Amino acid sequence: MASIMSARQVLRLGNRLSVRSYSSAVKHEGARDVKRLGVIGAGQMGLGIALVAAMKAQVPVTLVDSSQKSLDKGLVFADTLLAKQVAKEKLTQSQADAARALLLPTTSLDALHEADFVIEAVPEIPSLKFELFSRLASIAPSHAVLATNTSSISITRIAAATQDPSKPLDTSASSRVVATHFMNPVPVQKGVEIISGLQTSPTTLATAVSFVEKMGKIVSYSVDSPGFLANRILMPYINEAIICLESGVGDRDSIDAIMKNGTNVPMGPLQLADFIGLDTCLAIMNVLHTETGDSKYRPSVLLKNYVAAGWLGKKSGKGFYEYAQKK
Ligand SMILES: NC(=O)c1ccc[n+]([C@@H]2O[C@H](COP(=O)([O-])OP(=O)(O)OC[C@H]3O[C@@H](n4cnc5c(N)ncnc54)[C@H](O)[C@@H]3O)[C@@H](O)[C@H]2O)c1
Repeated sequence: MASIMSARQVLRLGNRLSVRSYSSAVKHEGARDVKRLGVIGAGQMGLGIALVAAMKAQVPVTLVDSSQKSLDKGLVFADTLLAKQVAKEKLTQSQADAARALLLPTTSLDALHEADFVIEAVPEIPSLKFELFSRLASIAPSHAVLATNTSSISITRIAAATQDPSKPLDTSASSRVVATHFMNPVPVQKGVEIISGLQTSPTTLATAVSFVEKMGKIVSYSVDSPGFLANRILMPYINEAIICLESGVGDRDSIDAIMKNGTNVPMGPLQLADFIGLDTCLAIMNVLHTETGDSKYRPSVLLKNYVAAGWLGKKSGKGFYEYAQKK
């Protein structure tokens, strides 16, 4: 109880709280059991989240995508990944079959009416997320946690989108909104950022922390500030690498090689940008730039042009590198 009281105080303090006190305040007390997960968006993040939840937390996952093609592509990827886990003896065939059977694909958002916890992973477009959360508030059960995997958009604003404008003091839906920001690729990266909006309740926060940990992840906390921690640090690094390329400070291979070989990271910033998706990188830089008004976050012109050309990185077959597309 004491830690929940602390969590409440912490939540009331909003952005004035210290990250350390936030972190120590949340110890799962009051967390609700999650028996069924819903994931919206079967792209690289949503599919990874759904698969890890099925493998580790072993709950049924309703996987919603507006595109049947994305669902089909995602499930082929899930089959490939599970087969690799079996080949490496990290899973038995029956464990892999059990995880696969827990994934329930659909194009209908209404299928989320039974979910205890929903994680949204659609593209990083504010209006798209606001509209989805407004619909989710009436589709998901009244106890369901409504989580977003946004990389940069304000959780307070996403939560506000669930509110009926004629009842501004009714926080029954907005108090259930939180961010669970998984890292890419989800089956590999252990870190997850948890971010509360001003409206997020202690129960919502505790349930999110508890469920993410059941998925085998390690939680970090950030306040609701543009880009949170991960992308406030990572995206200016990637953007600066693209500015170095556009202004001729170095070529692609030199930029990636010096960072890879000089800082012991698995890939250089341009290759990493391709893996994240250049549209996602641009969307995050736009949020950082617009929300802070600080020119240090100005997106590179070359990044904008690549996105305008449809060169989005690995997912489109071309970015700073070229990729063979799977049929
Ligand atoms: N790519 C990364 O490295 C990364 C890392 C952390 C967080 N994120 C965040 O995760 C979210 C998803 O990113 P992604 O890289 O998986 O994108 P993606 O483009 O790979 O996938 C998005 C999916 O959402 C689907 N979709 C679009 N509109 C929809 C709707 N209205 N309803 C249901 N489905 C819809 C698309 O068909 C697609 O399958 C974004 O908010 C992004 O910022 C991305």
